[in-house]
Amino acid sequence: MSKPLFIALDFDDQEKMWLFLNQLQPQSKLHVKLGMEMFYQYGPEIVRDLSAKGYQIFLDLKLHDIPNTVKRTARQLAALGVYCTTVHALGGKEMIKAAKEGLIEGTPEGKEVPKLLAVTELTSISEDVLRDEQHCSLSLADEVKSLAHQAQTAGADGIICSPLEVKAMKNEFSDDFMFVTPGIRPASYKKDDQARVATPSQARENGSTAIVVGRPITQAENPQVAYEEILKDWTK
Ligand SMILES: O=C(O)c1cc(=O)[nH]c(=O)n1[C@@H]1O[C@H](COP(=O)(O)O)[C@@H](O)[C@H]1O
Repeated sequence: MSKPLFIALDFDDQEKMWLFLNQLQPQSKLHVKLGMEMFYQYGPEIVRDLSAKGYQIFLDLKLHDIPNTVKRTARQLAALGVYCTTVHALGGKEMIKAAKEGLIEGTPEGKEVPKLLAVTELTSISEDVLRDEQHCSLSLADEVKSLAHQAQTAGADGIICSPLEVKAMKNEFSDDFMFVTPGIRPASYKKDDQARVATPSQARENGSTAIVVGRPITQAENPQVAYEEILKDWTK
């Protein structure tokens, strides 16, 4: 899959989600990210419905629990046939390894195992919060890099981080290790609750494998225009 743009479907009801999707006219297969807000309300059925309509799905449930629980949960998620899914890297190497095992075990024969992405430091976390609330003595860039290495060692296929951290660490990882980056904001768009943001073209220049974009598209006055502009900036 070449450089995807995942649209974060952060809606509070499924009617709104379908209305949004049905008004978009993508030139190729649309990549979407389904998160906790929709999954906790509609469950696996909404994943199956999106899948049946041909959307490429990033199921973002950010698992973070003891290894046994995460492995058993990952087994269930693997049966849904999504392209990728997430755990929190802070859950530790054993937990990430367990998630990977669960995904492999739960994938139906002949189907592709979902990619496992480890969320490093959320893009809403600033350098100050990392220091004052998480009491982490590393800089944000070093903490993200450290978590990325742990995730890779544990068998993750990639990480989630801000585009700002990718450039400095990319050459330490194999070419197929994925750097999936939310915190994407067109230059003129507000940051909202995001702390570490970059434009789509900055993400591309820094080496992101994929970007995740929510509100700048879903809340836009004209989502199709916003989608096209962001896609152009990302892929040009
Ligand atoms: O795992 C994620 O997708 C994620 C990780 C992270 O560090 N930051 C982050 O914003 N996200 C998700 O990416 C999306 C960003 O949405 P917008 O801020 O509206 O573009 C949301 O669905 C978040 O849940």
